[in-house]
Amino acid sequence: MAQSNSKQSAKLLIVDDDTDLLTAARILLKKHFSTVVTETDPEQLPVLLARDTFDVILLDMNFTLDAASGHEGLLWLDKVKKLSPKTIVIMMTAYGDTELAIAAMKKGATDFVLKPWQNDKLLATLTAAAQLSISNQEVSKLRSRQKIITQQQDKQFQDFLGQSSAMEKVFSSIEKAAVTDANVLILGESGTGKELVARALHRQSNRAGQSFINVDMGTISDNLFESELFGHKKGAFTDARQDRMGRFEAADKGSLFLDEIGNLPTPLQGKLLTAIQQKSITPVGSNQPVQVDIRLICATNANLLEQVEQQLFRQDLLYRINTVEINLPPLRQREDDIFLLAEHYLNHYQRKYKKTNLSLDKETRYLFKQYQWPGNVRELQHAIERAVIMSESTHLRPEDFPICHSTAKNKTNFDTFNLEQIEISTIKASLEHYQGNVSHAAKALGLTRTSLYRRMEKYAL
Ligand SMILES: Nc1ncnc2c1ncn2[C@@H]1O[C@H](COP(=O)(O)OP(=O)(O)OP(=O)(O)O)[C@@H](O)[C@H]1O
Repeated sequence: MAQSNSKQSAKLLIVDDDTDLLTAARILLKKHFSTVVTETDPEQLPVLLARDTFDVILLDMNFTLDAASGHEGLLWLDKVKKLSPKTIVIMMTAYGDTELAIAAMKKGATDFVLKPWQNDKLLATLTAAAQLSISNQEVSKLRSRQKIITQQQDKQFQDFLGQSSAMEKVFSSIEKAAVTDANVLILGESGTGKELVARALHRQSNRAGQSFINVDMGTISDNLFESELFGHKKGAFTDARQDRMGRFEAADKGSLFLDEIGNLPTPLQGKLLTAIQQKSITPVGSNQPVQVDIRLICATNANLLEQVEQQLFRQDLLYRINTVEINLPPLRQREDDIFLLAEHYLNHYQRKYKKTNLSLDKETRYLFKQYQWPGNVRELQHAIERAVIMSESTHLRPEDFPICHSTAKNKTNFDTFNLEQIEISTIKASLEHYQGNVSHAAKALGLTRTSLYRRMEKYAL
């Protein structure tokens, strides 16, 4: 091996009772690694490991006590793995006993070298070991960073509020279902909190320490579904420039949340069913199935039974995903929650926008009870945020909530109990209010632009 000018930044410890060997090793290795420590007495290992963290330990198998059996080396290997599980251990043996080397690898050694060693071989083995140690450290750093990010992300989902009897039922279903591995189907209109239920199920499950992977099926284009869910191999299709892991594999050991499951195209429904039944997936362009262990949570605002009748959704798939069903009622049917949530968001946005003493006026309260909230909690949240920003008074008046207000004034919504009519008039009112600006109207209604467009198309608005 050519000698490099820059030393690899790694801490090596060499333990052997032969002082000549230690001197030779130190002279050779100091040119290549930033720190090289040598020790003749293995009894010192606990002290050295308590004081320092080594990337690699080069450990002799045969200390004088029991020179040829290698057992003493195995005992010290055990000790090192207990005291410093992440340190890479390379064993040295003068006897070339492969069985012993295999026993050492089984006990956690990464590799072994034969004595007397060839300098090139020893350097290659130790360089690979040091690199392995560094990448292991990077992986564990990334894992802890990921854990922190997930915890922070999760925080915003932990305020899952409700005092209505309907929500109490939901909380109790979550508690019962979470600890099982049963597949859960969450039903409810847009903005009712389906994602919050999915996250709560994961948080309260035995998989809580693993990943929660969220796939919004409403935003994936038809030709990308399969690769998105199952991954693909390089070259599987024109844009597949490298192997890509799908969401199923990313969720391995954790929970996979498929939002808007009703949007899954029929041919893929069969593939999803197979994946659930066989607990394995096959990436696009591969013929090697990959085992996956996931807890499946699905959600939809569509009527899947109707879709089954119209042969748009496979009945066998529905029965697979709905072992437990959780129904989230719309906000208009949870009067008790409207004010709880309104106060919650009022406090939240007052803090955010540095305002104080804001409250809902009596008429506004009346309006909130009458209004149908087609965009549910998301709509209420946006309405309050907007009012907190725009209002010039501390008493928030109906005029501070233009959509609810203009819908009420048009009287269109209260003349009917037909939900479609209510939805149509609310959409019309918001589009009118924002002079046809779909993005603004969608935000105010608590819908995505795509779902607003879908509704406009449906009602020919
Ligand atoms: N009970 C609740 N307590 C607190 N916040 C809630 C509650 N329900 C919904 N929200 C908030 O409302 C917004 C919409 O919730 P979420 O995304 O879970 O709804 P969804 O039913 O999944 O909507 P969609 O069908 O459009 O995906 C989020 O900001 C969420 O934090």
